[in-house]
Amino acid sequence: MSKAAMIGGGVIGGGWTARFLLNGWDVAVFDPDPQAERKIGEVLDNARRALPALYDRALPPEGRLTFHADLTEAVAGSDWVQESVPETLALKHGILPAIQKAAGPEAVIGSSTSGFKPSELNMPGTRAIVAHPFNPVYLLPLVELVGDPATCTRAAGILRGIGMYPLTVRKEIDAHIADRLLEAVWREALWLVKDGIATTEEIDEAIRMGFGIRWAQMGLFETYRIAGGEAGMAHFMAQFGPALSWPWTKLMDVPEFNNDLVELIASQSDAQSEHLSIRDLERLRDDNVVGMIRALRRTGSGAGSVVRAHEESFPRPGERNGLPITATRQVPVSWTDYNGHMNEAPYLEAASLATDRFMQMIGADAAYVAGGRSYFTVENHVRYLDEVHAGDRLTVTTQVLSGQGKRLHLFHRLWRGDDTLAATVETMLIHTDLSTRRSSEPDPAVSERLSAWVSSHAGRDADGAGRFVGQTARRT
Ligand SMILES: NC(=O)C1=CN([C@@H]2O[C@H](COP(=O)(O)OP(=O)(O)OC[C@H]3O[C@@H](n4cnc5c(N)ncnc54)[C@H](O)[C@@H]3O)[C@@H](O)[C@H]2O)C=CC1
Ligand SMILES: C[N+](C)(C)CC(=O)CC(=O)[O-]
Repeated sequence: MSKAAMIGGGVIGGGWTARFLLNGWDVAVFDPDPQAERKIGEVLDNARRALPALYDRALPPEGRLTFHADLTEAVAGSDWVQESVPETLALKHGILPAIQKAAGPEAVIGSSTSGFKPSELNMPGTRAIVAHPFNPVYLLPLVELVGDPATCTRAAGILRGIGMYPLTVRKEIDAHIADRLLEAVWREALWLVKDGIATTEEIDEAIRMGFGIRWAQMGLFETYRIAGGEAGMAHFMAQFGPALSWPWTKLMDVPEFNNDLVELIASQSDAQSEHLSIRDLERLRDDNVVGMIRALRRTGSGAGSVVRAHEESFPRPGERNGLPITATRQVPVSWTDYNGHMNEAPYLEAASLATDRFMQMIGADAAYVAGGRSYFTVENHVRYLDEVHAGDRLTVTTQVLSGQGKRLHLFHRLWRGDDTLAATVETMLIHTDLSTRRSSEPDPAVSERLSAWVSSHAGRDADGAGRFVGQTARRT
């Protein structure tokens, strides 16, 4: 079991804790704040609700979370130590030598710093790299890595293993890459409010109703390429380049950061969002981010491609009661309904994931489909046997009832947790030629694999199979 130590468990340390823990790492936290355990507990509640919803397969079992009053004890035996104390160089200089002393020689020591360079952070003898994440750390994949190349390479491998996207910055600069961009926008926004041009709410609308949506899927340059029309990027540059020297922006000019400015921004922000607590806002943000990343999964764009690649790396589960496990899933809140339990359609979605997996197992995979052959589902019968709730782990097993010729008859069992049969889904599929859209015989290699499953499941009980709607219910 891998272990991570979190030094500082505030907004960012709490997010890192959730990211590692929910990916199966043990996490030890050191934070002198007496409220740290409560705060991290609340962040974890939100993370447990959000992160599994990105995946079509269950994440590994959670690691063990411990809190320590002593930094050395928290760091001991860790493979990764993440410093996330407030953004004050003196504070970081006080902490990093202590981490260095307690950490093993192989441990990656990362700093969450938003702006300091490794050459500023490190004291003689310390070897931290910058590992700068984005809030919420448990959902957003980006981590900017800056520092010793060999350590950054090792760190990148670990981060990919917990579903993140390491971006190694070629050269250390103040504020890395993304915070440079963010700060430019923030500085302009502060000017617009200070000058009475726009309120905080109007600025947020200007972002979220327009370019904010574009940026999640194509970033800046690809978006502008399209904006150049058929003439492309060169035309875009020629058209809008001259504006850069017009007085559109005040980029290098910083509004005086005094109490008046803070009060102006804070009061407008309160008027905009005070009706929701921070945790409510976090949940709203998380639900939206999950929805967007899931949309990006479909096209393999941006953060969606990271989630897909991470999911592909999960080990395949084995068997249950002698049947192959074809799907595992943690039930997301979006699968539940007004009755407070899983709605009817997701039972079928889970079964459909199992069918897709079984197709792969017999060789009717993406390449087979690209070659013009596939199976079409022609009938499903779902029996809802027990309630399932958000956060429950579902495990689906698949039994082949028959599989001769064009017809394939499957029986999925959906298990809640370890031992409750929550549903069965009986599925009939017909092998199809995708060019004629008519039934056809499967390839011999697929038929052969299928026959092996038919033989191995022959004679097994399938209580509930063949049941029709309205038949007197009987528990299996
Ligand atoms: N908040 C944000 O949006 C982002 C912040 N960061 C960076 O992450 C770091 C932490 O920032 P936040 O989490 O926002 O701050 P925060 O104020 O929410 O949390 C800092 C935590 O450090 C703890 N702490 C203070 N002194 C400590 C010590 N000596 N030992 C252990 N813990 C100590 C505090 O009790 C607090 O819980 C900063 O370097 C910041 O630049 C990076 C990305 C985004
Ligand atoms: C405002 N900030 C500089 C702390 C922001 C970051 O560092 C990254 C983020 O999550 O926006």
